[in-house]
Amino acid sequence: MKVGIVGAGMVGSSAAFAMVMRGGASRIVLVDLDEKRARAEAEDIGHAVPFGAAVRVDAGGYDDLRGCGVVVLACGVGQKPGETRLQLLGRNAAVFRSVVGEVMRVCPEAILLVASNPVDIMGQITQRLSGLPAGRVIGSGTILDTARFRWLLGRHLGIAPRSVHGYVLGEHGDSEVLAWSAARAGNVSVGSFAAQMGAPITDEVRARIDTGVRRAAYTIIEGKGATWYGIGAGLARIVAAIAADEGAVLTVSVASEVLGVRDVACSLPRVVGAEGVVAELVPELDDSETEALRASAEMLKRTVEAVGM
Ligand SMILES: NC(=O)C1=CN([C@@H]2O[C@H](COP(=O)(O)OP(=O)(O)OC[C@H]3O[C@@H](n4cnc5c(N)ncnc54)[C@H](O)[C@@H]3O)[C@@H](O)[C@H]2O)C=CC1
Ligand SMILES: CC(=O)C(=O)O
Repeated sequence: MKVGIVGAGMVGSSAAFAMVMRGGASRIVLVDLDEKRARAEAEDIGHAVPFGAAVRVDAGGYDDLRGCGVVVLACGVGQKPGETRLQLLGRNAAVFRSVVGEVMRVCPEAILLVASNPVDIMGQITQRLSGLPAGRVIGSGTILDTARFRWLLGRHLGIAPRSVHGYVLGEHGDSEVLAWSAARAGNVSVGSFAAQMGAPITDEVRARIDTGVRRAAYTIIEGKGATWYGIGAGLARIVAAIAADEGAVLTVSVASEVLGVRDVACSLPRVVGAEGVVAELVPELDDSETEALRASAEMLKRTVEAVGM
């Protein structure tokens, strides 16, 4: 599958690198306002191809995106230290107003995979600008937060993060919801497994993991200016699920009805395959998680309505 990436900055180029290392794409085309940057990234990433999958990596313009099965949108600006994702909305919405039309002109059949922040709202704006059905405009949503949750739980429990089944739902941002009540180690509740291992999930452990997930971007941005490896791997995971028509369950963001909030984009566990998102799972949550998810969806709905697109 040919994959386009608009925005060859840290996120876009990390996604391309991750696709080269894990497979899933047969061609990758990097497009950026800064053409010199796109060419340099394509060349640098191309040098990893002998160690990875058989992929051709090029830089190009919008016309070179013709035939793409997926186009990743990672263009625009990122957070400065202390800034929230929502504060990027005006600047990135302006970028997307020009970019989405260009992408649709050359590849109206592509699935659009949005990474730019605030990703839930940028995904919904992209859906409205493109006129595509909801399931074909996928925001990376909480795929990264879910990875952070699984990683931290895996470290606490002493097991591989891949054996931790836990999800982060709602906004990719400050109002996100860690679904503790449904989290499993293998097929055992994490609370029960943690007790068996002599590493109980105390209030202190729970608060530390919650902060570790919810504040990860702020901490990393404070330390190195931006985050890119985790999301690059997450985007490559979504692309692989589409390319292989996997039917993988991933927490991604598409516009749907969430707990009675209509036409809102936020993350739930959803089934991803060749046609994009084809189904969603209704999570089993306790009362406080349900209320937090509804509040997150309502906040996103108010914000997207205020944009007026
Ligand atoms: N969804 C997620 O989990 C995550 C999302 N992000 C978001 O991804 C976005 C990109 O972040 P970085 O790659 O770190 O930023 P960056 O500044 O390294 O790269 C952005 C690129 O977009 C390009 N660009 C800007 N306007 C453009 C236009 N009109 N057309 C084409 N290219 C254009 C710039 O030239 C630049 O190369 C940010 O909004 C950031 O907040 C970052 C990390 C995680
Ligand atoms: C920047 C961002 O959205 C993240 O690392 O979660």
